[in-house]
Amino acid sequence: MASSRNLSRFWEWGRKIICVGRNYAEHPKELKNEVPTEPVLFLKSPSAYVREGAPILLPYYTNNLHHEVELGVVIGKGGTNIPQSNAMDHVEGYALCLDMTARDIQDQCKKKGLPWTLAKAFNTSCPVSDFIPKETIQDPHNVKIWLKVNDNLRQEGHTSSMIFSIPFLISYISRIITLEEGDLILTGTPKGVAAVQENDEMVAGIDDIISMKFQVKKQTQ
Ligand SMILES: O=C([O-])CC(=O)C(=O)O
Ligand SMILES: [Mg+2]
Repeated sequence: MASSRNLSRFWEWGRKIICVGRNYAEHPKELKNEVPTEPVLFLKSPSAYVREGAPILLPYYTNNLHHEVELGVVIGKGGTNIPQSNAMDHVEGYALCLDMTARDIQDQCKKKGLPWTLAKAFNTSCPVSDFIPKETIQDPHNVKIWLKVNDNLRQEGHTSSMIFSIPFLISYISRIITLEEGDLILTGTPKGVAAVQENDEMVAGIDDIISMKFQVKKQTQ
């Protein structure tokens, strides 16, 4: 569905980043978390966006920054209580995303029953690729997402393994949080998450449709 404004630079709109956790069964298993029966949701701040050419900054309070490669869905037409049957009409396109996660902080938050904000929503925690128009990906549940660190393959997953489909997620989320033009939904990561260090180089892609490269840098105070 065509939007009234150009979404090709959706990250400049300052809209919501809604993240789905544990959406590939193998990932909660590797972290010894339960495989969910309902989507796990959390948010990132729009200041989490970072684009190729700028570094991903290691937050000063973590010793275990993890990469999570994910397919992002860019919302073109907003809505509340969107039925699954026409959920895909609300999609403008896609983006490859990383859900950078301070895993040590997330573990502490889980133990204390605290929210994940420090672990998930810090500045530069959401690197994004160029916008991918909807027509470029015929079936978003039939692509491979992958990530290499310093040329070593760390993550490779097929979106057919998602527990909750994109139409289901759009419908589910929109009953809780109204979706707006320019919002981004991160659909969860496959297995293989692991730590990155200062100066590591990450290259990630969706099949051979798109790829992006980011370097990790220490935050300078
Ligand atoms: O941090 C986690 O384990 C949850 C998450 O974001 C994911 O599964 O993509
Ligand atoms: Mg994630």
